[in-house]
Amino acid sequence: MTVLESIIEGVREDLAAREAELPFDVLRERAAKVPPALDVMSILRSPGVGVIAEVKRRSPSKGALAEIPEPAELAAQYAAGGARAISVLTEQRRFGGSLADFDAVRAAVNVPLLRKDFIVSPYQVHEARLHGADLVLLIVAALEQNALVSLLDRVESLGMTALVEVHTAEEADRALEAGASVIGVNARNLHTLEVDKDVFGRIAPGLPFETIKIAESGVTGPGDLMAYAGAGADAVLVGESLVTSGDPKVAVNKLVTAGSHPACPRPSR
Ligand SMILES: O=C(O)c1ccccc1NCC(=O)[C@H](O)[C@H](O)COP(=O)(O)O
Repeated sequence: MTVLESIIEGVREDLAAREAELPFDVLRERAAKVPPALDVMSILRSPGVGVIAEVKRRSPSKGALAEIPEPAELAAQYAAGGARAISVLTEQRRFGGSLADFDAVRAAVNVPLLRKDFIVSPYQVHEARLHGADLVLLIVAALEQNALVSLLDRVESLGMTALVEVHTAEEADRALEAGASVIGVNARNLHTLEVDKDVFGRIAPGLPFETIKIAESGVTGPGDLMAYAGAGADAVLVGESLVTSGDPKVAVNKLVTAGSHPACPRPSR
């Protein structure tokens, strides 16, 4: 079993427990009453290369990264540093995240929020909306094509935006066939955990011009952001280097400053 398969096995078990507590029809009714999601596409298209800052306690590849006793405070620092959006890991077993973290962050900031999890069921999409998500991650490697298409439709029908994650050219083709408007190219192979920062540069140039392109993983500073920008990134998604920086506001702001510098390459739309 690969790392991804083992994560998903745990996700399905936890999901079954939540469904037993809160039936799907009740969840859907409640989610329908939540204020609408933000217009993430416009926000991601704004000038400069954006930074999506992640609330990440630990990971299968690195183990414990940061305690993060107050995710709301971390998110407020990210927003003050100029993060264009915030990603909150809600998977508990391997990443130490939770929907409680998501709620705390939602209450603290007004920037778009990404529910970063291993989404395999419509239940999790409505759950994301109930908790105020604007963006939902869909990982192509974790989904059959029919499931990808139907989850993407579900995300959009609830007024949210899907960030569709790929790691290979074949997965990118599947994402486009499914109708993805925002594609994240993850430098991390979720089966082996190997990080290859050149993957973005191999895949992004083949994506349509109008597709929003996000470079995920491995950003350690402005140099990485500039390299991803040169290969066509509209935004970078950063976790580890921010949560371990000691000053997340300053760390985000250094990236944001690099991403808005006139010398930073960016596709004009
Ligand atoms: O981070 C991991 O080890 C990991 C392992 C298995 C599946 C997903 C994993 N990470 C999710 C992410 O994609 C990253 O949290 C995100 O791109 C930020 O990456 P980084 O800046 O390298 O922390």
